[in-house]
Amino acid sequence: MLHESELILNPDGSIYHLNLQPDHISDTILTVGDPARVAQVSRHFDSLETEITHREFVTHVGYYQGKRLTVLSTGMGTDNIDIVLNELDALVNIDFMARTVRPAEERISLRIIRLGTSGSLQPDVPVGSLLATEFAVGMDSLMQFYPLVETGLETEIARGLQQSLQLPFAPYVVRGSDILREQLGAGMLTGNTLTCPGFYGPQGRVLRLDLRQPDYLARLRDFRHHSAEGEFRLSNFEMETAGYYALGQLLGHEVLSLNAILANRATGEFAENPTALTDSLIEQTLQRLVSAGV
Ligand SMILES: O=P(O)(O)O[C@H]1O[C@H](CO)[C@@H](O)[C@H]1O
Ligand SMILES: O=c1cc[nH]c(=O)[nH]1
Repeated sequence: MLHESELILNPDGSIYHLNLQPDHISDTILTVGDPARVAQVSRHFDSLETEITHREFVTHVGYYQGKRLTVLSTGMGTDNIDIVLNELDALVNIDFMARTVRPAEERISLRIIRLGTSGSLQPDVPVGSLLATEFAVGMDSLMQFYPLVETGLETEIARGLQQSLQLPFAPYVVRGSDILREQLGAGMLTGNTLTCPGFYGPQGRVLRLDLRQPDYLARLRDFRHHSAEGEFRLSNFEMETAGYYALGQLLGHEVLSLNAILANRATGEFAENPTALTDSLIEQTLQRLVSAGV
């Protein structure tokens, strides 16, 4: 039985931060960082049944071409993803009345799709492109607290990056859902995403503060790992994907991160119309969800 301090429920029975009840959750959940992007998604819905806001977590539940969808904002950073993934999982895999984890045979595997923005590291991943993440590399400390098991390849990539960047810690490397990437990422670029615990220094941006390693950005851009599976390089920066992929794997959910490339750090460009690009990502994803029967 989970104590009141561990599984925290609000007086109306909703989960502590998201303020959602189990019946607010569809099998397919679209997540965005920016609370304002929730309405940018749900304006395409045929009907809206629920709107709930608590802190940075805005949730709309509705129907798109007959399919029930939950769209939810997470805010920024993997610390928020820890809250969102644990609470979404609790909503479907914990019995709130009994305060017990449901038996394995009753557990639900959600499909969680991040529709986010991102900056490219490579000149050939241009501003305006859409990119589906295959591997995510976490530069944050979230996986210091969970027993993530990495494959041999993932461990090699993590060690190689640690060495190349002379980091005092090993990043974690984790693969997202191949099935969702095949269903939803067709026609988009595929890449490997570096999840950073910040937008400025951790992504190599210099405004007034110098970096500890002046060539950090170039080292990330030029990093390569060769294996039987081919060449690995990092394609883009953002701030959540590795947390999603690692917690998704640990909790048994299918997770895919789709990125609208707004910035190119190799060429110094930024998108002229970021909203048009996120609109395009949203519209393509919604259409594919329906056509692929996801
Ligand atoms: O646009 P979202 O989904 O928030 O994603 C990206 O944008 C934010 C930084 O501007 C970070 O959250 C990063 O991951
Ligand atoms: O460069 C970028 C653009 C969007 N989001 C990020 O985290 N980085």
